[in-house]
Amino acid sequence: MINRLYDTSLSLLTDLYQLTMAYGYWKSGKAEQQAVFNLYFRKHPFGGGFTVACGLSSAISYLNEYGFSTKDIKYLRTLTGSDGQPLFEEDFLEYLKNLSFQCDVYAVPEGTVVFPNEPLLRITGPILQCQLLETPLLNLINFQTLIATKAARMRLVAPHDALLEFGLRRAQGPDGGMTASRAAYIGGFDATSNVLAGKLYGIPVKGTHAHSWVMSFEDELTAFETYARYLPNNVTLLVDTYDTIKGVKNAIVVGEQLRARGHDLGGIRLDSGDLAYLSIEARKLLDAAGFENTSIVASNDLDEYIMASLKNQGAKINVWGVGTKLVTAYDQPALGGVYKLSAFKNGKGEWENKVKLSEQTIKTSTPGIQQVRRYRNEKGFVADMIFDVRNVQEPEKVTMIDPYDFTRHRTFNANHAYEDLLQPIFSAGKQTYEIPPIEETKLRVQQQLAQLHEGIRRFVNPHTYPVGLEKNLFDAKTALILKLRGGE
Ligand SMILES: Nc1ncnc2c1ncn2[C@@H]1O[C@H](COP(=O)(O)OP(=O)(O)OP(=O)(O)O)[C@@H](O)[C@H]1O
Ligand SMILES: O=P(O)(O)OC[C@H]1O[C@H](OP(=O)(O)OP(=O)(O)O)[C@H](O)[C@@H]1O
Ligand SMILES: O=C(O)c1cccnc1
Repeated sequence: MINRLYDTSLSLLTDLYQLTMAYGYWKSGKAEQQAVFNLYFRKHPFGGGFTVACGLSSAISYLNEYGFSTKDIKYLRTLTGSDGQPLFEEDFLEYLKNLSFQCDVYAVPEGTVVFPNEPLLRITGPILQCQLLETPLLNLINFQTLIATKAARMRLVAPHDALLEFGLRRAQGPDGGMTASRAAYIGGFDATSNVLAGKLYGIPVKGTHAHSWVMSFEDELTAFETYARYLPNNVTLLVDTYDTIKGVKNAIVVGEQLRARGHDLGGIRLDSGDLAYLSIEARKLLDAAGFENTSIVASNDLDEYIMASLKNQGAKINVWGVGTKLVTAYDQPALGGVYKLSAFKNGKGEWENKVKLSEQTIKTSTPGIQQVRRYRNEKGFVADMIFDVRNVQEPEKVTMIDPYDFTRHRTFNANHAYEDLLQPIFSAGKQTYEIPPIEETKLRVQQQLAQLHEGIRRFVNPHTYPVGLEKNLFDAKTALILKLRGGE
């Protein structure tokens, strides 16, 4: 999709500093040295207790097409340093031109619930390649994960209603609109108004009509009648252009005409005013006229909090049209995902663990070649344990430590059921993973959310789901921090 929009390869969709570092790695002979990077976030968005991973499919498409075109190289040749001389020497550009993606990638499947500090994606390969991919991978995964999470929150509020995504007009440009439509669908929406997303992603498309339709006629009734005449099987009438209650009555008149012709009134839409009061009144009028099955759609700057409030007020809304606050993730417009080096092979071919120190414990990265083990019981997910695949205790007795409070331990034994979340996606640059159909991913989100304790799903002061470090990894991390701090 993006390729067609920009008509170019997307390998330059990265920050300049990735390329200058790549050049440095190449000049210093390190370009091909193996590195491990992890993509993770540190804090759930929207003050919530869970996050829904999304964007892997886009990352896979991106990586499959990775490589620098002649035009990319030509452009890079024009970049200059402060002396006006080319930034990159020709041999480096030649190296880039011949570069083919060679990394191993592991990732959690889209639609998985994930928690702070767990790798959503782990990439191993020549450091030059891993480095160049930092920005695009974050770009692809941060946004879609954010929107899928926002959508999942709205689904939690209205588990039995229809959710329509109406955001394209307010989205952050074409790609923001497209990826938001896809992520919203995965997160729990039923359909989108975005027709291109329908075409490209196989998402159901749905819609009503705008105020302009009503305003273009002499009166509202004529507008409704005309719409119903030409689209008798797609009639949801927007009733608030002039007077909502009168609008509902006009919709009922048209509903009766539709019935006389063997059709029905699908719905009415409320787009302003007190949506609780108006939906209750509209429901009464519709029911009294025998239109019990006619839907009441509401739209107007909705978000999960207004939806919850409307539900509490007894609103009779069964279809929610949500745009701006969903596709822009209005109250938190970015997920703070990061991408950090966690291991590097030295000149002798041995892995060395790496951490980034920070004054804030939460920002000190975790070393190693990480995997995430999710323990569950009959009630659902119990805890996640990050471990190093090279050095993990036997499942008979595994101790996990809270990285922020080493006095807090948990022990698991062979009776504990678990699953390792990171799946192989690419092996030596070749895709080994089959992307599931979007419907499967969408279902996965709901199945995963159902495994979470209610307290983790709630919006206000949610519980913190336990995520710990396997003891060997905790010890390795602690030792490395002490060594770096002590200069030993
Ligand atoms: N009963 C309600 N409880 C809580 N929030 C509501 C209720 N009814 C509507 N809202 C929300 O309150 C906001 C009202 O928006 P606004 O002040 O722009 O009024 P409006 O009715 O949309 O007016 P306009 O005619 O300009 O569209 C919207 O976000 C809407 O979803
Ligand atoms: O409110 P959102 O969640 O973004 O949902 C989409 C909105 O887009 C449409 O109107 P538009 O906002 O273009 O015009 P309006 O504000 O005058 O209704 C529609 O009527 C919704 O209100
Ligand atoms: O179909 C609708 O009602 C619709 C579509 C986009 C934005 N607002 C409403």
